[in-house]
Amino acid sequence: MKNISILGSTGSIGKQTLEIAREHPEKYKIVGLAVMNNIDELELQIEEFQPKLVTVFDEAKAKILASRIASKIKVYYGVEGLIEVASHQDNHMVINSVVGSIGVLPTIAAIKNKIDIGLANKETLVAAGKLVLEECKKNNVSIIPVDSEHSAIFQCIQGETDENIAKIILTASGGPFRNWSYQDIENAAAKEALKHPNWSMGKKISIDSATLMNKGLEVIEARWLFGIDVEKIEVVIHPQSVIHSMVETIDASIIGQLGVPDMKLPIQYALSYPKRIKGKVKKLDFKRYNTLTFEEPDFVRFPCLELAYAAMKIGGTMPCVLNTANEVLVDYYLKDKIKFYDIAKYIEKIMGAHNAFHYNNVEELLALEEWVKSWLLDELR
Ligand SMILES: NC(=O)C1=CN([C@@H]2O[C@H](COP(=O)(O)OP(=O)(O)OC[C@H]3O[C@@H](n4cnc5c(N)ncnc54)[C@H](OP(=O)(O)O)[C@@H]3O)[C@@H](O)[C@H]2O)C=CC1
Ligand SMILES: CC(=O)[C@@H](O)[C@H](O)COP(=O)(O)O
Ligand SMILES: [Mn+2]
Repeated sequence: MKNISILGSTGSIGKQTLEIAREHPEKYKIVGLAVMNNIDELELQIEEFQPKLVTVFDEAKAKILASRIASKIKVYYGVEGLIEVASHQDNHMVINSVVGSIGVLPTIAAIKNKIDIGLANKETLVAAGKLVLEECKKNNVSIIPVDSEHSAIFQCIQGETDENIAKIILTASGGPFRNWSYQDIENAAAKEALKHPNWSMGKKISIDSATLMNKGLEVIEARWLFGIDVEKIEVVIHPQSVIHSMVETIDASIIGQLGVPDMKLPIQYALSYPKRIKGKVKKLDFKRYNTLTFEEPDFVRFPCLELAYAAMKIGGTMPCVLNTANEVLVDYYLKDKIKFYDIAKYIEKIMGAHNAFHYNNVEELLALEEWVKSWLLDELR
């Protein structure tokens, strides 16, 4: 039996993780659950999965939930609550599927308690990759990727040495605006940007897919997960999202992982690794997907991808600045306060205003995030 806690259990990844636990009750036991404020759904999850503890980030909502469930289990709140759930001694693995760099602190807390991580929350590695990887090494803890591209690469490199790998090729769907003109994208409303062609996901990652920042964040995520130079990570547009990513080896072989676009497979692989188990994922029917195509990414219509490469090449605190600015600006775009290309415009501006430095602890990153937020507030006033 593997004991797991899920951070973000009411979200797209969190709910699919619970579906797998529901399917395999003899394999997975839920220890803890964490949400932002959706206490109605969390209450149903508590009834079904009987966790030992839960946390609701919003303190007022946490108190309402606690009164509803009449102290059957402990209800925490805030960042401390996330840390309590992530570091619970019964956990064998924490699935981190919250949105944004709020995922950093509970990830580090779990690692310090020698608990493995199933990582969907890519922002954790973008903001604090160096620290997180250092903690993993110190505590002999593994991060198993949940993000579909990184799960694909992880599956492709099983049995390969680092020296065998020449290049990582991350596939990108191209998002909903792949064939739109610059002018149309410029005026696109958030509701258009939310219509991802292949995946049903939360709002923030859907906007990131539309700007291609999602792929930029994934380049940085891959750099940390696989310890590979960013120059050796290539992005190719593959509109069908059937090849989830590829690895080129030094003898010019290309190894890819294929499947229907369904997050259940990477989530299940993270839970079952190093074993594979049977699940409810549909098999790929090559007669239906009989045309697989590839294109170069367009850095003019999608400037965020280039900004992410630039941030990683500069290194140090620059990816954290890029990530925080992106989180703030995506939220503004979702609320119709800015236009699509303002996301890239203000990220570029704040990157120009920041002198990157090598950070040594999480406090430096938290202070930097505050600086980014107030800088953007001033700029967008
Ligand atoms: N969806 C997907 O297919 C994929 C997602 N990812 C990554 O996984 C992560 C999650 O994405 P997704 O599931 O789509 O997002 P969703 O928006 O669907 O879900 C987010 C979840 O996190 C919870 N949450 C948000 N903030 C906090 C907080 N401060 N404390 C506790 N819980 C919080 C939300 O709770 P509440 O419901 O109460 O708001 C919700 O349960 C992101 O980093 C994304 O980039 C990666 C690959 C694929
Ligand atoms: C399912 C998943 O892993 C997402 O990150 C997905 O890749 C987003 O699609 P894009 O390829 O459009 O960014
Ligand atoms: Mn992905």
